[in-house]
Amino acid sequence: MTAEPLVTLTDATKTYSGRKVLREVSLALLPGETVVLTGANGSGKSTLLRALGGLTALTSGSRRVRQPGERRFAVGYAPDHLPKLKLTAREYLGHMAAIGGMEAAGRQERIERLLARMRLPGGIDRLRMHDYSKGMLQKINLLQAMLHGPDLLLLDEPLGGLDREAKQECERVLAELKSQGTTIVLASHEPVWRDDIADRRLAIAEGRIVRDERGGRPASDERPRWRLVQCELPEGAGPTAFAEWDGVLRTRPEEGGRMSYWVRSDRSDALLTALLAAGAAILSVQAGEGETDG
Ligand SMILES: Nc1ncnc2c1ncn2[C@@H]1O[C@H](COP(=O)(O)OP(=O)(O)OP(=O)(O)O)[C@@H](O)[C@H]1O
Repeated sequence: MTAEPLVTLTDATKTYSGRKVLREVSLALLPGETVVLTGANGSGKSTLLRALGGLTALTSGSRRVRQPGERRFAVGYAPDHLPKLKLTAREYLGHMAAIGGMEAAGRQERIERLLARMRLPGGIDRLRMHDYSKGMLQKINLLQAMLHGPDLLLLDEPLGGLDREAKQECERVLAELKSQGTTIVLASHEPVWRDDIADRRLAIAEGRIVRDERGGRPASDERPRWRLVQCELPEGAGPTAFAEWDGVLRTRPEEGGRMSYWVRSDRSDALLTALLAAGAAILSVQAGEGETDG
């Protein structure tokens, strides 16, 4: 039996100034899995992390989380860099623990334990965060995200700026959190994560998930999702027009020079754009899944 997903995005789309940076992403995170998300600069990794965490409002689509009983669903998020604040690390982590809802009693002890693990140089209390090196800031960034024991831990380029020892320590801490059942998504330019940490590997390009694998196999046995586009082709276009278009699953000529196209959901925007550019009139678009011969 498949576990109920912890977080589910359905057709999640995010638009900035009319430009789609996440395009109809549907993704279900299973509890306890560690997902490595890779993609080029600007492909949408950070936006997808924030969408999973509910940290950005979706333009369309939905996000659903499985509530952990009575407790509030807790998200830990380490952005790709921390602002250089005028606080010491202990002051900052104390604030973050309070914001994360940690009980005052255990706060300081946990902060000290995590600080010791990350092997920060001595005398960190003499410096404020705006004087920290990049690596020191990144360690604090990771600590603030995991401090309150989140259900979902989102890390954006977590190894950026860390030296070799700190990278290994970070991997050890993540392996420990994973063994405790934390669901982790980490965005990284490089798919360098150890296989014993990465259960699932996602690749994103231009706001779409283009690969989703667990143990080297497709992660989802979901039925294929498609859209049925009905249109009137311009004069002179034959019934084979766009039949070979990338993502078109099936075509059917209809009465009166009309055409029906079944196209994979992730390619439907591109097909619509191309049809319009060719002078077609779009009559309707419907969503569906599974076989296209119904
Ligand atoms: N707040 C914002 N306002 C406008 N555009 C944004 C905003 N946030 C992200 N974008 C744009 O969305 C696209 C995706 O950005 P995102 O940061 O998600 O990519 P990324 O894959 O994490 O990139 P990188 O690897 O460079 O960190 C980019 O073109 C970016 O310019």
